[in-house]
Amino acid sequence: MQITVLGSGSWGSVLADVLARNGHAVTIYGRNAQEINEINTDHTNKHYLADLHMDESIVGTTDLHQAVASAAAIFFVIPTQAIRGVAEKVGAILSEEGHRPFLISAAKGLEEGTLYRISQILTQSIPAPVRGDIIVLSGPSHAEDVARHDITTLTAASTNEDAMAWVQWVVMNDFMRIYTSPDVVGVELGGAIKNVIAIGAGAIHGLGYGDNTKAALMTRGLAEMARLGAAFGADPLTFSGLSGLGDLIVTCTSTNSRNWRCGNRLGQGESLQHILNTMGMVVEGVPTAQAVHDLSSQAQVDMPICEAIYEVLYRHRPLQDSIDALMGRIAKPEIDF
Ligand SMILES: NC(=O)C1=CN([C@@H]2O[C@H](COP(=O)(O)OP(=O)(O)OC[C@H]3O[C@@H](n4cnc5c(N)ncnc54)[C@H](O)[C@@H]3O)[C@@H](O)[C@H]2O)C=CC1
Ligand SMILES: O=C(CO)COP(=O)(O)O
Repeated sequence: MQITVLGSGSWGSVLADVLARNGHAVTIYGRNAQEINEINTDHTNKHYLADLHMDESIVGTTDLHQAVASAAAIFFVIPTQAIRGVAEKVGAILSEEGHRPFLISAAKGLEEGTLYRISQILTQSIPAPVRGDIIVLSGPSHAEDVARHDITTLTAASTNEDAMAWVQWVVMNDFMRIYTSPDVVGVELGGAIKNVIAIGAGAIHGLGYGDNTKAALMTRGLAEMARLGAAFGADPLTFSGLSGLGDLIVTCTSTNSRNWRCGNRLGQGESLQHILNTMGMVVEGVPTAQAVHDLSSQAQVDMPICEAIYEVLYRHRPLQDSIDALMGRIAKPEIDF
């Protein structure tokens, strides 16, 4: 099975490695020639994953046409804000070649401005005759842990059962277990919003708050995710699954999380701009905080924690002031759908 992974960063490199070790012919596409050269010659990608030795059968390329022209499946593993641009080029190449691969989104976020989920971006950018089934792959899966074959579980969501079964077939092995879900909206919203909450989890840690506060933030953050999801037709139970609660746990509690680390540094007093300039990897929760702010305002869904994080990131509101305001809100029942 010829599989292409678009994105040669942390997650793209590890997914490519898993797929290659599962016996598939894998091409990885990246925009950085030096990185691709390192993958082809040394079978490493040290900027992102110091200890990963990638399967030597993986072919790296900076040529998008070469990468997608004969792929039976294309994994999108680039930052959300870059997906539309790449997907439009992929759509043009597939139209030229006239074939229709599976399209898998392994990224997590919402597009700023349009507020679209990634499956929506792919639907809009790739013409119907060459658009294979879209599958969303999401769940608790830090690249660093998958790289050392830590046991990892993910959810594959699609409206097509055969497409989900196909993803199970290509990704599953003795350390990767894939469950399926028909709830594409819920799986995508969970994966996107948990990154915003994880910035908050890092921030309270950086400020010196303890485990009670972290549990409060995660649990009430989960309620916000489910509330927004329900407004867009998602099953609230999806948020108790791997792509919701599962990913929220891993992202809010692991120092591997770039979102958590961004929040932690904010809590310690660094400026957002400096953090983003020096992270060297994507922090998806930052643009997604803006999108969640816009989406929840439009849908009139109350998301006070996400809103507080948005105000810290985009309105320069001091963190402590935001926390005090959250704690000063009117008393409420816990279940408030
Ligand atoms: N790192 C992780 O543990 C996981 C990441 N994800 C998601 O996967 C997506 C990608 O994240 P990472 O690989 O971690 O990011 P990263 O920051 O490690 O790497 C991003 C890669 O995308 C490339 N890129 C950016 N714009 C591009 C463009 N226009 N064309 C081609 N390549 C482009 C960069 O050069 C870089 O190679 C994000 O949405 C993230 O939330 C999902 C699960 C786990
Ligand atoms: O989605 C992830 C783990 O499941 C990665 O989270 P970060 O982008 O915060 O590192």
